Amino acid sequence: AVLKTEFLGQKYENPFMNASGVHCLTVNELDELKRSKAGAFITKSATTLERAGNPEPRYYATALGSINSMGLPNKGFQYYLDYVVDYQKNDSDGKAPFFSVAGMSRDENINILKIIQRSDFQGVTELNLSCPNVPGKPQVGYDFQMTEQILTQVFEFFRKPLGVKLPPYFDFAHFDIVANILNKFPLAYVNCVNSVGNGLYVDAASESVVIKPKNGFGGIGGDYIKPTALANVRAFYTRLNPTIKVIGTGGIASGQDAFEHLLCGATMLQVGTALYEEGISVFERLEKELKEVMTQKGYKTIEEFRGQLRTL
Ligand SMILES: C=Cc1c(C(=O)O)[nH]c(=O)[nH]c1=O
Repeated sequence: AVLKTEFLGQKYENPFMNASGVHCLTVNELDELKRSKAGAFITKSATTLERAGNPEPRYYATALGSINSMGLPNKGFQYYLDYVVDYQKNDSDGKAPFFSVAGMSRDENINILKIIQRSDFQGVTELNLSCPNVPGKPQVGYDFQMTEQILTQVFEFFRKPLGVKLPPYFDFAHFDIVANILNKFPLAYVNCVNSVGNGLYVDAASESVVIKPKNGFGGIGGDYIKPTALANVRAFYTRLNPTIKVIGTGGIASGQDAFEHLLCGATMLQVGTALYEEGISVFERLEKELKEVMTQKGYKTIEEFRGQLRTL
């Protein structure tokens, strides 16, 4: 079995990459991703200026996943733009780096995207419409009008490959409304899903929350969210123009989880909690396990089963 994946005209050894925010804050972490078995990588969502993020503790892992309220800590977008432009000049061997943008306002997003459009960056840009953890900043993806307004403004000038990172939706009406909006734009892809926003993990022993920001409310990741992630991958895969690809994110901790996302229609696969907990070696394990699942089922390539989820 081979995991070769083509995405936006680029060939990747395998579909695995990090989820933005995990193992991608610093040059050192990005270099580790670059050298790892991951097929591609994405930078931490960036704002114009450097941000310290929320007070700690702001991440906590459990047997079933994680809760985080990092608060968009990042080195500022120029730091990451310098990295990816240097990478594509010197290292990339064709692997297009992904660049994540999460401005604190519509104007900030537009300004950053205008600079990216004018820059030498030739990779893929991911507009994060779903950060749940900046106090006072609602998840844009849940404001359908705002989402349409931002994309209308962006596509007036942005001509490079652009995807959007979406929050999870939980209602067929919302799948339909959002898909109808997204189908109006020349998007390269949608990334489903960001963490399930504003969950609450309670530690019964200490009778306390486990993270400091927002009285313990934070984005949920890991095993907890795989059914929601798969539902969103499938809902958008079946509703969007086939030219708009789907990246699957949420609950990928094994080759089987990866297989399920691919079966629902995903092309690239992003790994968050499992990467945070296991470290960079998770990519080697996931590749081995996905190949095993495919071999057991008699599949040689991912194309043979991508999107072929059966119904009863
Ligand atoms: C970019 C901010 C995000 C954050 C964060 O920096 O708190 N956490 C998430 O789970 N998803 C995000 O999109």
